[in-house]
Amino acid sequence: MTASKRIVLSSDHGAIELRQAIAAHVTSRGWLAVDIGPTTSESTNYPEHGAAAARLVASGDCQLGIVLCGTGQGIMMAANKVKGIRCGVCADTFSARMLREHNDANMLSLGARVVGQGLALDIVDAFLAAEFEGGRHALRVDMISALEA
Ligand SMILES: O=C[C@H](O)[C@H](O)[C@H](O)COP(=O)(O)O
Repeated sequence: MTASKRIVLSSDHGAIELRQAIAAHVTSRGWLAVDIGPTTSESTNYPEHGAAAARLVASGDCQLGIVLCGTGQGIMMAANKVKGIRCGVCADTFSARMLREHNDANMLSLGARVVGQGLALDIVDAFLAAEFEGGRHALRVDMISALEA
C-alpha cells in the first residue's frame, strides 16, 4: 500500500471521535486520509456529509470512502444517492469483507452508536484488505450500475 491511495472520511456530529480514530488508523495502514470533517460536535445533518464524501469517491479524487453517523444508516443512504457509489453499513468483519469481495463497494458506513472503536477498526481493516472477486459478482454489480442509468 502506498500513500498515494486516498480515502475520504466524513461523519455527522454523532461520530466525530470515532471518525478521527479511523483517520489515524488508516494513515497507519499507509492510506492518505482525506478527513473532510466536521470537527465540532455541533448538531449537523448527515446527508450533506455523506454526499460530500461520496462525490470525492465518484469523481476519482479518492479511491475509497468511510462515512459515519449514529447508526451508519442515514449517511449510507445519502452516499448511495451519488452515481457510482456502492456503500454499505457494517457492524461485523465478515460483512465488511463481503462488501468488497462480492459487492465491489467503494464506501463503508459505520454507526458510532452501534460499534465500539475496537470493532470499528477491525471492520475497517477487513474492508481495506479485501478485494473484489469479479466473476459472477461483476454481472451483479453491473446490474446495480444499470439501475443508475
Ligand atoms: O441515520 C442517522 C444517524 O444515526 C444520525 O446520526 C442520527 O439520526 C442523529 O440523531 P441526533 O440528531 O439525535 O443526534
